[in-house]
Amino acid sequence: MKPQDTPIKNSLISTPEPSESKVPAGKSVKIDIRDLNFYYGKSQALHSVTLPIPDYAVTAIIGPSGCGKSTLLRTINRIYSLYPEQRAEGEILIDGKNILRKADLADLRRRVGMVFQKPTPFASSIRANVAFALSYYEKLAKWEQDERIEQALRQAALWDEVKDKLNQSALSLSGGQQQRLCIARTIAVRPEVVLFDEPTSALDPISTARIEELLHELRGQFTIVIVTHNMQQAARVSDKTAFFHMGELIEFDDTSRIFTNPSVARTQDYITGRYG
Ligand SMILES: Nc1ncnc2c1ncn2[C@@H]1O[C@H](COP(=O)(O)OP(=O)(O)OP(=O)(O)O)[C@@H](O)[C@H]1O
Repeated sequence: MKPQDTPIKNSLISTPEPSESKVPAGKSVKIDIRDLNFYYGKSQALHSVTLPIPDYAVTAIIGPSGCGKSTLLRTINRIYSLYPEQRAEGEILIDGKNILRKADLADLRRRVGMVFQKPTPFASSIRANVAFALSYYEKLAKWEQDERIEQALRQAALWDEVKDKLNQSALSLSGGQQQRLCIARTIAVRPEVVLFDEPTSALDPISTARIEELLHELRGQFTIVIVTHNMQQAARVSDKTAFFHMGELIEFDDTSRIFTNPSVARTQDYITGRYG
């Protein structure tokens, strides 16, 4: 915490250090990020981040542009390993195992799915989009695959809209439907964690509302981490919120508290629109 992060409340109320931030009652820590530093070549993008992400809850990552939100998300499934000049130091324990040290990356990416900002369906049928992900990880009989496709499309609240046109091109769907298809594709392989990187920023308000409803429905089934620029969205969809600034975790707490009664002045300035 920096000197400018003096508590904004009286001294009887303690300012939580990020490392002692709480997990909601009854939830355990699914992803335990400890003292994480991240580098793009020589440039450091994350500084000593310690963040316990709870199981079966939605955790929002907020902060001004360039503060390291996407970088943090990219460490959790180690997508950054595709780029030799990028490296992470510290620990990210998923169910107690440090995935930065030793991990089967294909297995990790099945367990930790990711949905991107822009819907990115493959130029194939709706069915094939979901089937491709499934067959990459599992050998299923045709009937079983069909069942899993239906289940994933139902979970992604898309089934009713596509059940009669599964063989049509995914590119014939609207942007919002394409994003729900990408969510179906991600959850079809039964991940434990789903990372959402600004999943609605390319969508209209109605499609955005659908995705937000969907996040509510999925929260009990997966551990969800969402990066969003939209503070109203973070307030609506998440249980916990982490506020980042210049690569540092400034504050992590219950979402209701971050948006009504934050402990740190920089968080207050950001949520009240004083910068960002
Ligand atoms: N491929 C890269 N190479 C070098 N530096 C990068 C790269 N990607 C991101 N950075 C830098 O790392 C820092 C964090 O970037 P990041 O994309 O994680 O921020 P962000 O909070 O997600 O921003 P935004 O809200 O604008 O998407 C920034 O200073 C950015 O310039």
